[in-house]
Amino acid sequence: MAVYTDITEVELGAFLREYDLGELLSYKGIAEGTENSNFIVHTGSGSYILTLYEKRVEKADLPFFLGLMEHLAKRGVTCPLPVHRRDGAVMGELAGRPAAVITFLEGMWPRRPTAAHCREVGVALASMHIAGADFALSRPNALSIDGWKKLWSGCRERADEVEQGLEAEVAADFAALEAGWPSDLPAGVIHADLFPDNVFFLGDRLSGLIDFYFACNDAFAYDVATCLNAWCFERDHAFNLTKGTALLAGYQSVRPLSPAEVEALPLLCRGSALRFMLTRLYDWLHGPDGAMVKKRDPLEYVRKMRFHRQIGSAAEYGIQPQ
Ligand SMILES: Nc1ncnc2c1ncn2[C@@H]1O[C@H](COP(=O)(O)OP(=O)(O)O)[C@@H](O)[C@H]1O
Ligand SMILES: N[C@@H](CCOP(=O)(O)O)C(=O)O
Repeated sequence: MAVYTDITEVELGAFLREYDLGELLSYKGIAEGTENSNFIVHTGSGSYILTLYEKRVEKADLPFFLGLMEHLAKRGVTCPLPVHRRDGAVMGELAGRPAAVITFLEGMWPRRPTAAHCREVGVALASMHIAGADFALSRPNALSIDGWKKLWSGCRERADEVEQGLEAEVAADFAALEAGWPSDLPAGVIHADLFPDNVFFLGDRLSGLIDFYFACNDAFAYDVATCLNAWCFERDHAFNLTKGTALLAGYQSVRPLSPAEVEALPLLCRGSALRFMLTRLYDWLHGPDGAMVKKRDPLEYVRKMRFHRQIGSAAEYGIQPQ
């Protein structure tokens, strides 16, 4: 459960008086999530999500994240809407943290994603890429190669505590990724963390996307790579070609990948696996130790890095000729 910063009823009541949401009826910390502190809040006018932004979220980036949700929602991507305060602002401060209230989205994230879920995610990801095209703000990806290096310098010395030989393995990956990382692929606003727990379904239909707090401008195909990693591996760590095929077909039904994007996919998958391995490794070694937070396993992503190293071409992920 991710609640790093707790709040009192009195603090929350005072915070909500800046909004037109009716009286506070109840609130409770949410038993999911990793990065921020989230609460479900019931008021006289309905249910909302209150987020207190923690260490990885820069206050200066909040207008990008919250503005993006409003922009995407207007273009038909179902996602939460930031609630405006009486003074028009979409964020305030609570318990010393930047904080915002967003609308509650119905649905559940899939605990065991199927190929049908993967196809829907591919469609939604491509639709989001297109809908973000005219978003006025931009934000560089703070977790691309330079950001990975900063994380790595904070955990390199202790990497072998987690897995013998990991230090040398990751150093070799850095060298290969830096040498070949593409810089001229089609790019725009990407979600950058579209894992199953950030996609809601009602029955078999995708009902919305949440958690835009890593969103940034980067290569669209990098976002596809992140989804292949997050959605298409089984619990025994095997890549599921049926799911990969479904996700890529869903994506390409809305936005076909260019030959350069297809060619870059194995390296992008490898880079994205390294990125998530590094945030997990960093948190594994340094916290975050919230009262309620489940640490994620870096070794799951070490295995994915190893898988992608031996991939010859994107055909092995299930890409179909267009
Ligand atoms: N708009 C929303 N509607 C309904 N539930 C939400 C919404 N936003 C977040 N949640 C719930 O809170 C959990 C954590 O949210 P998330 O944004 O993923 O947190 P974090 O950024 O800390 O990882 C989600 O798994 C979901 O259960
Ligand atoms: N998806 C990341 C962790 C970020 O957590 P989220 O709850 O914001 O998706 C990972 O699995 O490492």
